[in-house]
Amino acid sequence: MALPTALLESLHHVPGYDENGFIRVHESNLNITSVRFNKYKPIAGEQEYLPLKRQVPWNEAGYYLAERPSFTLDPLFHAGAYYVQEAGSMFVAQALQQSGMLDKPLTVLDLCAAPGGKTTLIQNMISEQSVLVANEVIKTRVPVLIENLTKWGADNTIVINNDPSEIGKLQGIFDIIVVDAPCSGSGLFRRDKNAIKEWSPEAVTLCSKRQQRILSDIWPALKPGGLMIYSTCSYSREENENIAKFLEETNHAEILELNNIDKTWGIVESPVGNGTGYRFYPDKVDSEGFFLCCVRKSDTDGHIQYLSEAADKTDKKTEALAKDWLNANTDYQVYQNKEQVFAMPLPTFKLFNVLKKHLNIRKAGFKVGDIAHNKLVPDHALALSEKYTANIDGIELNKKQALQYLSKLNFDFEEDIKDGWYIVKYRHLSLGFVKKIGNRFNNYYPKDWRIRQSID
Ligand SMILES: C[S@@+](CC[C@H](N)C(=O)[O-])C[C@H]1O[C@@H](n2cnc3c(N)ncnc32)[C@H](O)[C@@H]1O
Repeated sequence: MALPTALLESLHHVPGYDENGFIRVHESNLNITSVRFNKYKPIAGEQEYLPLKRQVPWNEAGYYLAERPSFTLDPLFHAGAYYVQEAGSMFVAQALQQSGMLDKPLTVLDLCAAPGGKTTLIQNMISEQSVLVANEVIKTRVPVLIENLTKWGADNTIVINNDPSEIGKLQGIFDIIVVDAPCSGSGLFRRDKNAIKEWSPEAVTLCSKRQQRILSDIWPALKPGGLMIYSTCSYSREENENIAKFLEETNHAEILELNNIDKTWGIVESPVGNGTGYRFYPDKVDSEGFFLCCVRKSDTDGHIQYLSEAADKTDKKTEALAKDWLNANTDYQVYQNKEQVFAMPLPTFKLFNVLKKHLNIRKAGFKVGDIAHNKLVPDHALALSEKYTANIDGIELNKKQALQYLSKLNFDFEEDIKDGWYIVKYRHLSLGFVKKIGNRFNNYYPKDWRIRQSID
C-alpha cells in the first residue's frame, strides 16, 4: 500500500528525512524483531536460547533476533523472562540513564502505559526502593497491562486507570513522568498496513491537540526539577518537536540534550529550543519510526510535600498466613482487601496509601492469595514474583510439559512427590501453581491467559 502523499510532503523539511530511502524501506517489508531481557529473571544459557543476532546499541538488555520465533510457544515468554519490543522504544533507557537520577529512590509515572513495554523497561532500571505508577486511561486496555506486569514480576508497581487531569491534581508528586503519547502512528507503517489506512492530516492535528492537552493536564504532577520523557511513534513535527516547543513556551520547561549518542547508530538529532529531539527513521536505523525528547521542569516552581498518610492495619492472622508463603529475607508490607491479600515493598505501600484516596487503583504490588477457610490460596501473581517464592517447593518441567501446563491441560509427571502446592518451572523460571492431590495435579494457570493455539 502506497504511503500517503500528504505525509511525504509534510516531511520534506523535517531533519533527517530522505524521501527515496524512506519510500524504499517501506516497500521492502523487512521484518525486524527485537526483545529486551528481564534482569530479574535471567535465563540459564540466554545466549543460545533465542536466535540472537546482535545487541541493540542503546540498550544493553535489548537484542535483535535473526528470525522471529513463535513467542506463544516459548514458556519463558509467559514466565516474563523477556518482552518483545521495538528497538526504538528501548531508547527510553538512554534518557533514564543520562538523567543522573537512577541511584536515588524515585517516584515514577508511566502515563500512557498499556500494554506495558515502557513500564517493564523502566521497572528494570529504577532501584528496588523506587515506585513505578503505570496508568492506562482506557479501561479495556488495563487487563493486558496488568497481565504483562504480573508476568514481569514487577512488585514495586501500582497500576491505575485515570484521566491525566485526575492525576495532575496531585501536584509535584513524581520525579519522572514518561509520556508515550497516543499519536497518528506513522512510525508503524512498515509493520502495520492498517495504520496507513487510518492516517490523515486531520488525525495529526487532532493528535497534536490531544498531546498538548495531556501534557498540560499532567504537568502539575511533576516535581520541580523533575524530568519528563516524551515520545511518539509518529514522524510528524506537529506531534514531536512542536510539542516540545509547546512545553518550553507554556511551562518554561528546559529541553535537554543527551550525551554520547553515537553517530553510527543512525539516530537523527533534531534541534528544538536549546535541546534536541531524537528521530528514528527505518531507512537509517534498525527500528520502526520513533521520536523522543527529554524536558526538565524548572526548579523554582513551588514544591508540595506529600506526607505518608495513615495506612489501614492488616489483620495479624492474615499477616501470619502470608508470612508462611513469602520469603523471609525480603522486606515487604502486607495489605488486605476483604479476602484478598497483597504484598509490596514498603515505599510502594506508602505511595499506595496516598494514591488510593485520589485515584482508581487497579493493582498495587502483587496478589499473594485469597483467604478461604482460614487458609491462604496462593495467587498466580505470587508464583511470578520470584524474589518472594524461596519457601515454595518447585517442580522443573520439560518444554512439552510446560506448554501443556500453560495451555491449562493435564501433564504427565512421573516422579512421586507428596501432596500439596508446587510452583512449576521451566529452565528454573516460574510458570505458575499446581496442587497435587493423590495421583493428579490441579492446574491453577489463569484461564484467560492460557495458550489457545495447538502446541503439537
Ligand atoms: C503509544 S501507546 C502506549 C504504549 C506503551 N507505552 C508501551 O510502550 O507499551 C499510547 C497509550 O495512550 C493511551 N491513551 C489514549 N488516549 C489517551 C489520553 N487522552 N490520555 C492518556 N493516555 C491516552 C492509549 O490507550 C495507549 O495505551
